[in-house]
Amino acid sequence: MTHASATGAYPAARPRRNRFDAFTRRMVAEHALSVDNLIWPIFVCDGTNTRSPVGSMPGIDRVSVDLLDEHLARAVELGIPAVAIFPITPLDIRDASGSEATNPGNLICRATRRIKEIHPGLGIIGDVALDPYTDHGHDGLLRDGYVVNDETIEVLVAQSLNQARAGVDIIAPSDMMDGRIGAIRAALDAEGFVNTRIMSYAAKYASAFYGPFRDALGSGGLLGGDKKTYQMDPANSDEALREVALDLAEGADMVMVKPGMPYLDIIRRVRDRFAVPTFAYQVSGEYAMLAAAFERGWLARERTILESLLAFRRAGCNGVLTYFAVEAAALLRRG
Ligand SMILES: NCC(=O)CCC(=O)O
Ligand SMILES: [Mg+2]
Repeated sequence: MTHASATGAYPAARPRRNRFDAFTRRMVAEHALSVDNLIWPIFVCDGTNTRSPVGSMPGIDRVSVDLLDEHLARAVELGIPAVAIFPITPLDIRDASGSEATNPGNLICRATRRIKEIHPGLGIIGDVALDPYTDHGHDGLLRDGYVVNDETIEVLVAQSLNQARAGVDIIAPSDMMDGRIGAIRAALDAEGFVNTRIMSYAAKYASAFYGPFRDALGSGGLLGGDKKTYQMDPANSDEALREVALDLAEGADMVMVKPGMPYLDIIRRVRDRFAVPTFAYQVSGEYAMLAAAFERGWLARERTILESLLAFRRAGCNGVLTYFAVEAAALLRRG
């Protein structure tokens, strides 16, 4: 095809040339999404042969440990590198100090042992924070209505060791207490878990986008108030860099920004400043927004899922925790 410009009045530099056909677009693409970038958060519940849908997250189920085999089969077959386990602790087991977090027979530990039997090559990320276990829904211990930092860290350390002993590969503290990464690292090393990695939720914001997750865990109704005294203010960006710097200095191997899509600017700043393995969590509210629009036919499901995840790669992420992980992996394989 020829496109003559008789007058020369048109620009010589035409960015559109590199978009002219598919092979050229592939040649000049700066970023790509692969299955290696997808981490799948899963909800594990008590009981046997139990599967229950999360109302505000269409397509997402809570499953009992005995169903993990079939639940994970497709993810493993598609090559998803790791899952992040979140437990649904029955209300009668929750208490003010979140003591179930340190029970060697708790859901995360049982799920981990089961997954290591059936899929030993699948990475396991264990969430460390007390909110799935407390009867008040906060991530730490409450004293006069305030989440106390240093006493909470003692429990988080015990929780981390409990998970490492069960076989969790990557400890992921999501609590936002100051100094917990250093304390957890020291305790893991002292017990010989020198290769147990830490993925720090370093810049976790006090966000409204976690609503459906709290439905999934059953902790939404428990939480009186908010988490603004420990999670970050959405107004802040420089502060995220200070948080990340501290966690890296304390021994974090990987850092996370959360939520994801509304915080791509934070991801880019973290990546530029630190050049360390950086992850983001495309959280439940982001999932719910997209799922609702797909149900209404307002957004095209497949293209939108892949675009939303590619955006994280462009922003500087190594990987994304996403409830779309299995579906996206299948789409990528199909090409
Ligand atoms: N600590 C894990 C979460 O808070 C998950 C949030 C979400 O998916 O909304
Ligand atoms: Mg911090």
